[in-house]
Amino acid sequence: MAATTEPTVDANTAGNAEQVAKKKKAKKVVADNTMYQAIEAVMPVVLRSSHAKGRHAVAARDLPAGTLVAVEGPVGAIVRNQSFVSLCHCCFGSVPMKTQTRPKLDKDGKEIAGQAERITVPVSACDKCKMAAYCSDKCRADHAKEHGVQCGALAQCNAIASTHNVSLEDLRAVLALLGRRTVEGGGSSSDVSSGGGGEDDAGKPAAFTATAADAKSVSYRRVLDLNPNRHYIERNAIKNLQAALKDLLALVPEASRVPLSEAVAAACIFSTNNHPLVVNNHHMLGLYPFSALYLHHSCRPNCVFVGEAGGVLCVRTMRDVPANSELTISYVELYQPREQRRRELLLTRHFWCKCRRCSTGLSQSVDRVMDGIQCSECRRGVMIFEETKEVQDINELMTDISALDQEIQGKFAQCETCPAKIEVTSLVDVLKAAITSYGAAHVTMQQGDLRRARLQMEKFISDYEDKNILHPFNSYLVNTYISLARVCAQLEDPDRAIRYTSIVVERMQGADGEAVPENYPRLAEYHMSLGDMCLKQAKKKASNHTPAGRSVTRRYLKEARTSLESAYRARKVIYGEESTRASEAKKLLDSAKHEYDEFVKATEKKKSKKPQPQPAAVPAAAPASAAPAVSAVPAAVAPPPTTSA
Ligand SMILES: C[S@@+](CC[C@H](N)C(=O)[O-])C[C@H]1O[C@@H](n2cnc3c(N)ncnc32)[C@H](O)[C@@H]1O
Repeated sequence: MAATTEPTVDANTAGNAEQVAKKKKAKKVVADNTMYQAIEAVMPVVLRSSHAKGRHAVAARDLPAGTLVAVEGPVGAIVRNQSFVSLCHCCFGSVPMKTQTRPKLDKDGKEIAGQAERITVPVSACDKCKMAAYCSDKCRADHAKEHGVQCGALAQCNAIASTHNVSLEDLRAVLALLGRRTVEGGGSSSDVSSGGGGEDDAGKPAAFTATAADAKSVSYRRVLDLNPNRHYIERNAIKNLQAALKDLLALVPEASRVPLSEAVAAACIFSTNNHPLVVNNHHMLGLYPFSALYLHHSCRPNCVFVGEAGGVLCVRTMRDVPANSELTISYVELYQPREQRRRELLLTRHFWCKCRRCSTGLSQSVDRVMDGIQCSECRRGVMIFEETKEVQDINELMTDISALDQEIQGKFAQCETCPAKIEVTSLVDVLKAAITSYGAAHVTMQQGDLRRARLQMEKFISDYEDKNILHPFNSYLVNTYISLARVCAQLEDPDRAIRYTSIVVERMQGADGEAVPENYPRLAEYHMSLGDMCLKQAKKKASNHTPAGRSVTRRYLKEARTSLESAYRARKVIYGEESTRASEAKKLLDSAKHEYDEFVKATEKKKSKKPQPQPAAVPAAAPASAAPAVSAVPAAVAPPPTTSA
């Protein structure tokens, strides 16, 4: 179904009798909302269900940006691989570490007599598997029953995942769901396959949690309501999953096992519907049934979700949302070309995106510039190739990539501003060459050769941006600036890091907010780091009392203030006014304001002591050698494209 931000029309308000009759008939088969109706009492949302969209949620009234529309605990959640020992497997809080002395081991894992080593370990962990980490012994005890289901299998997950070529996290997710089902008193598998984990809450509406405290009250039975989108999962992947889960179930206590088909369904449901959260800078994945069922994906979303303590999912509006508009979130990074977003959604979420942004003709959408190649004749417009074919069968996509190449043979792309045409295959060749050199620079960066990576990236920009080959908003260029900023910061060249970050911010904000929303989390982070870097540089440069030095300091302070104002505004909307992230931004902003006021005062004091200088004696801008202009954009940058809403 398509997800749009249009107001939803209620079935009963429609026109003639025939239509009403049709809709009444249709009502028999659309899913009802009774299970989740409780949310309407605590959140400003109305639940709807229609043929076109299935279950979805709309704004109950006009909602200003930053309004909380859902707070939900996970029915099953896992700590992600990279945070495995940093996040508590019970409460998803941070795990304090302690140091311990243990006998030193040789390369075969045998103790070396008389030798010891000091290691850092979580304050509490399962005594048996030694894998599950906890923030306290209390959490370990609270999790004992749930973990008991997983304990024997957890250590084998890695081996099973690599033997059968499946995702380790998918296996751990199934274990977590089985743990939850067992704790809830999950009965025999026939109870489960008829719709739920335990008999105690059969038919009871899903508890909707309005606070983090009772977030854990969502039942396992809600998991099986979710769409596995199995038809979009490659056949081989399903076969591998079946083999892996068969091995895994054999390691689970018998009373907690479910039939293989249910375990496969649970794995598909988890990978299709999970929400990745970052809690205290650590990563987890959770299954949040209400949000997974009611909040569709849109590449121009009006809501954003974030993780809070306890693995609680909070969804807030990220812009003003009129009453009756559908509430949507994004499951993918938005500053990507349309095809890339769609393929990512297909591979990870198992659906072909039909949101309004993806369904709008390319020439009318900001997406035309996301992987835009400039016209080689007029150098003003990008080349447009409108055709995008919906991928109907993921199996075909995986087995016959060459079919895509064949489809573009003999087809032409047209310049958006002049009559020039070019064969799509030539366009693809340009893009492939760009991707190759982009990839090479990034491999160098990953290998840690930062100086060479910087040279390669700067060459990429001079080859593809300065020569007007790629559109300035092309995501490969913007991603290169992002990496360049990071590399320059690591090479302790803050002036350049600032310059590149300000280009990133400028490009992401370009296109009138059509590429990413104003209060987009990643954009907020670039604003924050730009503000932080500018403030630090301004403080460093403050000792330079030459006119040029003062001009640079002033400019950095101004940029710090503007960037931090944006970061603060966005963080309040995304994380809530009272959040630590919002107060962090506010603190830095106050400090930038203070520095700026002090700077202005000191400058004025100086001026009043001296006779007024002739205006011509003060250079208008710092020479490039002293420091780059903070918001300077390379000369070759074309004017931002005009966008259609
Ligand atoms: C939010 S649930 C929808 C549940 C559905 N409303 C129901 O009543 O069963 C998420 C699923 O909706 C579909 N979906 C969400 N956003 C979509 C989009 N932008 N384009 C196409 N399908 C989408 C996908 O199948 C996805 O797995």
